[in-house]
Amino acid sequence: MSTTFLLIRHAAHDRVGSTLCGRMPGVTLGEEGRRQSAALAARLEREGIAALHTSPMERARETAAPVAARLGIEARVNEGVMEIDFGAWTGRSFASLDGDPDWARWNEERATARTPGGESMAEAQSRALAELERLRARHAGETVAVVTHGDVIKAVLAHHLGLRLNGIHRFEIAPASISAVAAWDGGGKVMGMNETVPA
Ligand SMILES: O=C(O)[C@@H](CO)OP(=O)(O)O
Repeated sequence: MSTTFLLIRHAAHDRVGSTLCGRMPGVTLGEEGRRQSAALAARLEREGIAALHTSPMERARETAAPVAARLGIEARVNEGVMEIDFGAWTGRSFASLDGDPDWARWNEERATARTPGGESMAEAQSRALAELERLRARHAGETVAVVTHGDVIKAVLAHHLGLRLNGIHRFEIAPASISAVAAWDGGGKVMGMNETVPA
């Protein structure tokens, strides 16, 4: 029996695309993000969601909150789907990272590059997949929504697509988008990617 995971990237905040926020505290949704999370809640109402998990970061918890309220379920904070630990890059602007050879390598060779003092993409991928596997064991035949981060979703999708992590730039995962994976004992498949809901 399979479990359906709806992988939701947190809604927009004012620093999307300009700052590598990572695990820095205090990154909260802007007005657009709040509109997106309300639209997401309405969209997800008809999915029969049995459980809702969210990354501990504020932007994810604020995206999950209206979904939890609308569905009448609890949003469970889950460290396993936490943002990647970007180490010393946390909070840096993308402009300031331009020209850093380690940053270039991170973008070109994601399968093997490391963040300075943080996680590798492969470590983040293993962590997220292990957490989804734990949730799968608890939710056979059910749908579980997980609010998390762009690269975490890309890592999970890359695994199920059989794509090396170097290939994660070949698809987009937008803020407030929904991607779906059906997972079963020993396998899984991607059911949908980057669905956005008009806000
Ligand atoms: O900065 C980004 O592009 C991603 C990386 O995971 O983070 P977030 O989805 O939290 O914006």
